[in-house]
Amino acid sequence: MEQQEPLFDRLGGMDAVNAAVDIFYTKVLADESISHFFTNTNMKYQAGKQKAFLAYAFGCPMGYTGKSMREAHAHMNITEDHFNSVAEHLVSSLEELNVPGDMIDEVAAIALSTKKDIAVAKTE
Ligand code: HEM
Repeated sequence: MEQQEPLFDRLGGMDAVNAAVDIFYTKVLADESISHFFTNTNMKYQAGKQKAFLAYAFGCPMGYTGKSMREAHAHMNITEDHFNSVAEHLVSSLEELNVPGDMIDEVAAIALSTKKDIAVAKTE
């Protein structure tokens, strides 16, 4: 079978990540069910964090040096509902950028694979 380029490259590399960051982050902060998680987030570093977030979700091949997903989201009481809302904002951001559906499916699969480490609390 023909070897495919990594998803990160097929999506458009860092340019695609940067475009998606703006849309994704605006959606997350506008969503009152999850925006409170980011109230104490240092805005100066947020762009870098969001890029790391999306590069990670895109299966970025360059070494990720941030915290593990379990460590980064520990003690936040993120529920499965919170997680699903973030995942939906990620998908709809990519849709707005006209990313093809099969690639969005790949991104969603990578995002979902982190759920067990991120969403640890029960939805009320
Ligand atoms: C696909 C799912 C997710 C991925 C790939 C992801 C990725 C990341 C990454 C890479 C970081 C930075 C880690 C570091 O500091 O080195 C981070 C931090 C963070 N994430 Fe997530 N995340 C996901 C889901 C969520 C969800 C569902 C929430 C809450 C609703 C959330 C809230 C946060 C917060 C509040 C921070 C810390 C920001 C700060 O330092 O102030 N994340 N995430």
